[in-house]
Amino acid sequence: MSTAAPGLLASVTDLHEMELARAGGADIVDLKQPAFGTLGAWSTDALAAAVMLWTAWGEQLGEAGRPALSATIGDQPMVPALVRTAAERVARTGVPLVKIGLSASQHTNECIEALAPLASRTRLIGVLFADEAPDFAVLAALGRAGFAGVMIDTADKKAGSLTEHFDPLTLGQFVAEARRHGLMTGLAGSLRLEDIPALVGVGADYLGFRGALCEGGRTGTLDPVRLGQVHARLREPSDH
Ligand SMILES: O=C[C@H](O)COP(=O)(O)O
Repeated sequence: MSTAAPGLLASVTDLHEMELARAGGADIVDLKQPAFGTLGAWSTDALAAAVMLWTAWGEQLGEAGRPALSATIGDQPMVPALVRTAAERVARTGVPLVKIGLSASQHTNECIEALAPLASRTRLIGVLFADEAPDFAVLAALGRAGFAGVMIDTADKKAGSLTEHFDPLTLGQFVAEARRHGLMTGLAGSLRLEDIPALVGVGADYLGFRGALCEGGRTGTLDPVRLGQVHARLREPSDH
């Protein structure tokens, strides 16, 4: 059975990298500051400038010709009021997809519930962390709260890549369970070029990258050549 290629999510740190990611064929341009943490956030002013650029892309290229735009809310403790405030700050700038880290904690479900009112106005993506042994039962809570999607990433970038924490079978179960709850899906976590063939077969909607796209690691600078290699590998025919 052949599988449709997943889209490419590229995390970027500034407007210049945003342009490089668009030109390099990213399907989602993801605003993130890795120097500030796993899901380090852009400042409010920088997010507003990014939304202006993304709006200009829409005028020049049309809705279908521009990538989607997402942004992270920063690494937040699992305190409902703090998570909600951070997510609302990003949503208010007009970023259409807001990515929210959901660490494994006894308060994770309360945080998800606290985001339900925002989820009715803005598309929210919950991010689970493979190195925290997440409970996939959280997928039902995300679906109930009206989230648009879910990603699985790694929190500790020194503790191994996604593929070292989960095998393709487990990731396939994650994708199937997320779909059952109406969620689009993404996989990320120190993914390298050589991880792509096995992950394409998992069937997620997106694969996310930062470190593999950069000169000097994930806090370095986006390299169009590396981006081109990842983009090409994602589109190589697969037969899984
Ligand atoms: O959302 C995707 C991430 O930015 C992935 O970052 P990473 O490839 O450095 O783990």
